[in-house]
Amino acid sequence: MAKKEALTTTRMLLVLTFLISLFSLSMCGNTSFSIDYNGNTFVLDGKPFRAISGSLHYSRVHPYYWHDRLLKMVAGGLNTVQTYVPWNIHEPKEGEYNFKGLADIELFLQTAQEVGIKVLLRSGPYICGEWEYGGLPAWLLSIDPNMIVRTMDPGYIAAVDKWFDVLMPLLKKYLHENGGPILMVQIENEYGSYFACDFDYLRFLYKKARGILGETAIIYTTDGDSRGDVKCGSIEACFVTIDFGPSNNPVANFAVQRQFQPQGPLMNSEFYTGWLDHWGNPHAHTNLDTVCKSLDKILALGANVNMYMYEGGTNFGYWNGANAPPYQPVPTSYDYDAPLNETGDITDKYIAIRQTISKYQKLPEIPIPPNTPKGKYGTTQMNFVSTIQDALDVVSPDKPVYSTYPLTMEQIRFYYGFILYRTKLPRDINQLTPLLTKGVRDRGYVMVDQVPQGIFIRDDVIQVNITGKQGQMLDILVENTGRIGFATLMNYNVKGLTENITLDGEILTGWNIYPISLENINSSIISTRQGSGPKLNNGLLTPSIYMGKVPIPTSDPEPKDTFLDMRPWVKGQAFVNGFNVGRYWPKMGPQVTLYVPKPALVSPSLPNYLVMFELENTSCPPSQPCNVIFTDKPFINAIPAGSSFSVREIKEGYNWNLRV
Ligand SMILES: CCCCNC(=S)N1C[C@H](O)[C@@H](O)[C@@H](O)[C@H]1CO
Repeated sequence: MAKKEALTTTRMLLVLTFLISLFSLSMCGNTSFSIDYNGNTFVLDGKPFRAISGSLHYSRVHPYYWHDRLLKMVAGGLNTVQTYVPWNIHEPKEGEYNFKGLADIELFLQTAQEVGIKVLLRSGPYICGEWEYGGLPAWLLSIDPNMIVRTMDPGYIAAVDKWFDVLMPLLKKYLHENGGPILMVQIENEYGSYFACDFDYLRFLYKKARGILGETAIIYTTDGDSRGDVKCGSIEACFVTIDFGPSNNPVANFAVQRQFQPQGPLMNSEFYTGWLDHWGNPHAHTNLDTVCKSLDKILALGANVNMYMYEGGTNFGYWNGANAPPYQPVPTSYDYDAPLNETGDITDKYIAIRQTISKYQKLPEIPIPPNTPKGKYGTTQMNFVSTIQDALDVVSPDKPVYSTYPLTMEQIRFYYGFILYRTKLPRDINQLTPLLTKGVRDRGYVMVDQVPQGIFIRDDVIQVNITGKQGQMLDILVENTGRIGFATLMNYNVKGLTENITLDGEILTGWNIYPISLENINSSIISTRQGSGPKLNNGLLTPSIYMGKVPIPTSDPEPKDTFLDMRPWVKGQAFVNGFNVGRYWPKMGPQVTLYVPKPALVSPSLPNYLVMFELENTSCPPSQPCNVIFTDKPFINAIPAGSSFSVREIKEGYNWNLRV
């Protein structure tokens, strides 16, 4: 309760501060942000302004830490933060809006105002960013699974029109000219990299935004630094910016911007300080000197620059996106090898970039805020609670959807995480017999009467051989591991079973479909289970729910950030006190530990529950699953050993499947 009251008080103080600043600024009436095309500079309240900015996505950092991170950005020499608006976190179901917690954009803007950092607001509707479906809400696919998003497709544009009617009036309140921190608003994102090149769509977005934001707000676009990209990504009415990573000759990069923006400030909207990860690939790394040398050249040109990312943060819950082809989901950690690491700690790159900036901009005389303390809480004994089937009354309390043939997630209007498809075996299968489908999006765990048979894998494994008796339950638990958020394959994003399942060539019919809401699991489930325990077959355990407690010493005054190291568990989803900390897959790598932010934990005098939904194997006897560890250091750069999907240890010398 105390924390909630503290947040409310903070929130009230922030609103009060914002209103006072609004009043005082409106009294003097000289708040303006504009472009001086002759002087090739931005102008803030009558003075030349050069944005030295960093990307931080509010939906990837717990709101408890927004103030800390924004203050670190100011201390790092930045005057601006750039952030994306993920439409899907704000409108998870059509017409239902969410502006709380990770989606509390107003609190974020008020915090920026209070810290004194300006905002470059990237309004979407599409944002890319390795975020689920590039920020688009999955319910668009319930309207029309064949919808071509990011075009004047009627279903898409009607939804965008309604969303902008909600978002743009909110943004208007926070424009600098109205006393807020927002300097300018970006529409769409790298549209020129998309195949459609639909100028009517860009004009629609511009007209919609202009109509609500007013005549003076600066509306801009961002595209890759090639003529082809900017040609299809920009329109006359918008200020054109480009993005490029470390480069030896930024003059050449900016020459592309000049082809479309002959006058006005030079601006690199995404200067890559690092890069994204995919499960199964090594953690990205960009050399610190390379970043600083290139940043130095950009600043020496007097250009505006936004560092992407300045802090990457975390894809909590099911919010990670994916790229394709081939289909590659991104991990829970969005560390990005950024100046502030995933948990907001200062890195050598932060110090070096700050030093580079100091050559061009006086650093503020404020101390660099300290890193947050980390809890090394040690071992937690995990206890089996229930197989997913024996917990359906909790995780899927409504009647299943019945259908002759399998339906997609979008067809039953359930969009994220897991869905279970169940039918009965039509006859005895005494020999291993092929179960076939190419329509699993993205991983399908096959069981007969809860006995694991194998795993369908999108674009990889389309056959699982099974045995069983007539009438036994054939279950396929499908995991949506994240929708593609970039390029043409964005239009191949329906999830669940998208095609029929055949058994020895015969189409199986008569399916009961269960949407799975793991968020429904709480400590009360422990006492209500009679389940018979998971079954072990082919090295796989029945996907099951396990529970343990975060062993924070009751003597500790309060909890700390910590990292869950669940090795040698294989793959699943973790929740702390109901907070979905994200997907884990240490066997795949490069991410091994999961970041558990302090605000997900409660006072050590109360139990802190860890719930794990393990899909493959706890690597210990089913009756006594392996324990897990809460450590004080992240481990997100294990080197996967390629197609063997196992992880070789590096640095820490920690063997992934042995307990130290
Ligand atoms: C592998 C394809 C990556 C596509 N994304 C690209 S080019 N990027 C540009 C994009 O604007 C940004 O949101 C991020 O998605 C960034 C990569 O981190």
